Amino acid sequence: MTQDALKAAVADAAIKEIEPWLDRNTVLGIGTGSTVNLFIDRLRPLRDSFRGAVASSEASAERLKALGIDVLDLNSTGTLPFYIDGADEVNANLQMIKGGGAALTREKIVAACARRFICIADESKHVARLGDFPLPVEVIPMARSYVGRELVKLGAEPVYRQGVTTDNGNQIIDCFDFMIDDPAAMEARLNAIAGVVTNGLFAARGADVLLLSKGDGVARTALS
Ligand SMILES: O=C[C@H](O)[C@H](O)[C@H](O)COP(=O)(O)O
Repeated sequence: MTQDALKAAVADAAIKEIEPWLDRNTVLGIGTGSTVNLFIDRLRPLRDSFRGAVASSEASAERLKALGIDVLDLNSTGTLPFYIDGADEVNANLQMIKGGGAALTREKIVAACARRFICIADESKHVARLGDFPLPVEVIPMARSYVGRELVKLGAEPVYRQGVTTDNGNQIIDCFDFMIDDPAAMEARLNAIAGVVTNGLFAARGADVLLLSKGDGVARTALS
């Protein structure tokens, strides 16, 4: 099976996961990336069965709107029943690295507002230990060099992601060769550096459900 076929299969599985719970008041939290794009596309036939969505990026908002799905302001919605998003890496505890598409901060905000985070991924994203994928850190532009020096002290090799500005007007540093033994502690440690907006570790609050697409089907793991 190709990676695209695996992504399509997990997008189908995510629709099956949420469809029974949709009603006219439901507002979905929607992530960002190629896997979620396939999920968004599959929402089109259901668009009259739920109220709308909160998007974690301008790109996802545009895709939702193009399908006729209302995009709502998170400040007007309160708690969301579901947040559906992909991952760059996910471990057995459903902790993740995210932000390969630079959407990490809004993703973390929308995820924080959701009762249930459903991570949708293909098997290439499943890892024993987080950190092979370079960990993204969103920084206030004037703090970029300072944050880079602090990341070196923590053992990372920071690389400025040139030409990328986040939806929040900030910049991204990717941390290569990073040993992440305790993801929740590292998430907190990085967020404590002045000038860091957030980092791509979703560890203190990981996913609640992982739908993992494999050659022989989609495996479901639920922590709650
Ligand atoms: O900023 C991007 C997000 O964290 C994505 O969820 C992540 O990069 C996975 O994207 P994809 O489904 O394209 O692999």
